[in-house]
Amino acid sequence: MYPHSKALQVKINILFVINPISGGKAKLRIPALIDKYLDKEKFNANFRLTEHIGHASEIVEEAIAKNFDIIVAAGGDGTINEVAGKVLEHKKILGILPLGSGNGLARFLNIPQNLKEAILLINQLKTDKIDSAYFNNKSFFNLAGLGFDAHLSAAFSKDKKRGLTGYLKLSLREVFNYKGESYILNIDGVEYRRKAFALTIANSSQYGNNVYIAPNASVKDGLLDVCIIKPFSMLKLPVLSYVMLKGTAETSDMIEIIKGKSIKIYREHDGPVHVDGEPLQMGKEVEININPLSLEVIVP
Ligand SMILES: Nc1ncnc2c1ncn2[C@@H]1O[C@H](COP(=O)(O)OP(=O)(O)OP(=O)(O)O)[C@@H](O)[C@H]1O
Repeated sequence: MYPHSKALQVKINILFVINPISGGKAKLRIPALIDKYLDKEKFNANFRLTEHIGHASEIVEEAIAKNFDIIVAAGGDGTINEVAGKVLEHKKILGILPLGSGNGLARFLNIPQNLKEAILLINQLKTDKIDSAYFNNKSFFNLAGLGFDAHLSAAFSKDKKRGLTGYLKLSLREVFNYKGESYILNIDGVEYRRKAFALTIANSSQYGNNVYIAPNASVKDGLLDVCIIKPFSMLKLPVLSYVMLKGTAETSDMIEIIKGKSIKIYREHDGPVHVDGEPLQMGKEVEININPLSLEVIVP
């Protein structure tokens, strides 16, 4: 009766926001791969390349005004941070093509690292809600932190070499020069005074590349894992690396993990912080709050 009904099916507008520098790999073949494997019966696809820090947020804001319902972050955790911040604000759906150096959130969510498989996953349109969190007024989705992590994020953003090798080289160079700091933490009303090499606030379990700081963290439990890496002798650096690679931080005496929903951190000086690996400067006082099951994401 309706011979053209298939043609009249409403397609979903989907935008791929591609960060050309994520992961230090060329992205030239990405649009062709998406064109090959994305289900054209379901989607009207469009692509945008980011040109500078903050551009992904601007692109997503424009796309939402033009009725895009799904925005795919094609990049690493920093690109996801910018895209997901806007997706969260406008209650749209986030997709992920893991193309970063570490891909912490994508790995946690079991999104395939293989690009063809990650595109085929989008075709299935299965979604789930995950927690997000605020670090002062900045949203984050994977990890945020102070101390060495923040110092390293700032150094990495200035470094020309992205990708895993660049990250490892830089970490090794910086770790020997970094001194810990003193912090006062208030986690759900309980005060803790700690000296720390790094403070990581974890929504997911890992930094990326299967390096686990909070092995028992979940993006669906309404909790953040406050991970305190205690100051340590450089002779114990191999032990710390082993603990993180094996995912045994919960039982290591080098790391203390306290779960909570509402966290205040006081430090002695203004300085660097990071949200999802993106470096920022903030004051002495930081407030972190969970936003449970707030972000809709395409998942396996
Ligand atoms: N054209 C561009 N030139 C320089 N920087 C850009 C450009 N487009 C985006 N950026 C910035 O690149 C930064 C890093 O991106 P992203 O986190 O996706 O990659 P990554 O750091 O290699 O991966 P991961 O976070 O998974 O380790 C982000 O801060 C983003 O704002």
